Amino acid sequence: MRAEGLTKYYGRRRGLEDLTLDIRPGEIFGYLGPNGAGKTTTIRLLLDVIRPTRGHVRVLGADSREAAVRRRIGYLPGDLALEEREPGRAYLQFLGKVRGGVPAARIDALAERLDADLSVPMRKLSKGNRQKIGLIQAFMHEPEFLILDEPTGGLDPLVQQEFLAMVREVRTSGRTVLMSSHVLAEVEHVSDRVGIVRAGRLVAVENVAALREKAVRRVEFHFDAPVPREAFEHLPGVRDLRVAGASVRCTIDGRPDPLIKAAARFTVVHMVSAEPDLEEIFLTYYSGEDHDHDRQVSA
Ligand SMILES: Nc1ncnc2c1ncn2[C@@H]1O[C@H](COP(=O)(O)OP(=O)(O)OP(=O)(O)O)[C@@H](O)[C@H]1O
Repeated sequence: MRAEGLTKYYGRRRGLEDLTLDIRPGEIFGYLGPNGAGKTTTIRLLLDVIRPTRGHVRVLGADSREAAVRRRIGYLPGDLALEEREPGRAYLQFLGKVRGGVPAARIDALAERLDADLSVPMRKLSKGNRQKIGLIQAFMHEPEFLILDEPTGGLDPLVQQEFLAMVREVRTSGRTVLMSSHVLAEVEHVSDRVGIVRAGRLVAVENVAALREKAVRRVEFHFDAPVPREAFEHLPGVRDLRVAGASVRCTIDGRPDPLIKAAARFTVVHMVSAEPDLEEIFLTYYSGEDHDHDRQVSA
């Protein structure tokens, strides 16, 4: 996928501004941003559901307006309705035929992995169970490019793990995934790279490993007895240090190793390390200087 100067205004309202991005074949790309940042707008532009105000996008080497490209894509919309009386199996079989034939056994195997009930009218299913049917239809024709808009909403943790395993298998077979989320934790364990979008602009594209090393993290230690402040002062990367009796709170920027070693000199009874939230990462990346501009073959 290659977007160049991709811009969408809804009247005077900005949806997306000047997006230039390559997603490489065989990578899992996490597309992160808060509500209203422009993720769904980007995805709809890729799928030619809406047309850009400026710029253009190529998907799987073709113009996204070409109908043949759509069949090579699997898409999970963020606002999946599935209010029909029809049970999931009939719906999926129908879609399978439209897409040129999907073996029933493949649908059943995916349903089993996700623990989806295909016999109940879809409108009677809970949000999470409908989401499973949405995932099955996105994966079942083994598309070359999977575009998943907020895929994990409503899934319980075990199903989420299975879903992430399915995403990794897509990568193993050389296919490509774009998944959006407003929570870093949902995408960081599978993504090779993440892009952060904020108020319609892509503010950073980073390798996940690099992002994790750079991100600010909140850490708390609780000890079995009061600890001296000096033991935690001047440690590399430690900021906003607060020592109160037997507890220590701070943020760390970069590797936690020096802090862990300082804490290990006392008896730790409890420890909390909060995932960095998007706002914190935005602060790290606000300047947008870390854009990844390499130009490679696009998925
Ligand atoms: N059809 C539309 N008409 C007018 N404005 C729109 C329309 N769709 C999106 N927008 C606006 O464009 C901006 C980007 O919205 P978009 O839905 O792409 O964000 P998002 O990152 O997908 O957020 P969410 O996670 O809430 O779906 C928002 O300000 C939104 O209000």
